[in-house]
Amino acid sequence: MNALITIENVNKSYGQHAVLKDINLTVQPGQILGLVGPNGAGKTTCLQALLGLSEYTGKIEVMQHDPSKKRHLMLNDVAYIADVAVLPKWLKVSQAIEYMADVHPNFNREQALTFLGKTNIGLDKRVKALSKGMVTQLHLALILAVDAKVLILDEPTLGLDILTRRQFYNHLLEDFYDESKCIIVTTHQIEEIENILTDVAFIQNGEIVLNESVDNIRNRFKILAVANQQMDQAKSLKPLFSNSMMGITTMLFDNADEESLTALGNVTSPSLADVFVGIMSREELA
Ligand SMILES: Nc1ncnc2c1ncn2[C@@H]1O[C@H](COP(=O)(O)OP(=O)(O)OP(=O)(O)O)[C@@H](O)[C@H]1O
Repeated sequence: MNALITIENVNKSYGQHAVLKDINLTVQPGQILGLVGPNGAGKTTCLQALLGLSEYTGKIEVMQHDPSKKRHLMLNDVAYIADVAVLPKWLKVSQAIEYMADVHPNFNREQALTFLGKTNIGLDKRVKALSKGMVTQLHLALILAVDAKVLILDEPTLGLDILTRRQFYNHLLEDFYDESKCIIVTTHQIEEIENILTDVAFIQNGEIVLNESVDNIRNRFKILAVANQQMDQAKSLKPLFSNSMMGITTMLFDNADEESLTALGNVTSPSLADVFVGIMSREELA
């Protein structure tokens, strides 16, 4: 099966500042990859390189096209939402839909109208009369109605309330996604997308520090709640991260022997947010 996205040895610097360091990622049809990292880690820069919007060294292919040279061809099959949704203030919602129908061969007007029908956004409203969250919803309705093989979402739910965020991810799975497509999504609210992701790449200071399927992560990482008297033994198993709160210490382990852990306390599977915090904080323990 051909990957829809291939990123090989991609580097990018702003002056002396290396912001992408030897990035390697592939995304296959059916994958929903969460690109997760702290502020300034390089997520947007990476997505911009993918979209041919920023220069880089190394190799990127999106649907077999080099985005830095064949951007126009690539964009037939790619839809994306930037973290700053900009739509002209004077535009009416109905005009935005007609515009998309005119410029994008794969735009499905009915789908956009159905999505908007679930919101409070009237077709005769101008963008300037919409709230920030409503502008984001309009933007999402327009982009998700494009039948694209590759969908790139940079903080798509920024500024949306929790009900609308849930509605967006449901819409994404029910009306957009199928096994022939792939999605890359960045968000700081990892707990909200944990259940829809198939894969995760954690990025820290421009480097991919973990790239795994969500299933593998669930097998690989464990949380141990450890009693005080077992603490030294637990520490000798080299946890990635340890946290004490109200007399209970929890430790995150990577690839530790489950039997040894079970002998020391209660073992559970961590959430992606737990693994993220553990991996991002591991240098502090070293
Ligand atoms: N045009 C630019 N000129 C110089 N440095 C830049 C530029 N754009 C981004 N950077 C730097 O590149 C690094 C990565 O930025 P980027 O926007 O990719 O991070 P991010 O992971 O998307 O962060 P956030 O979660 O805060 O949106 C940061 O250190 C940022 O300061």
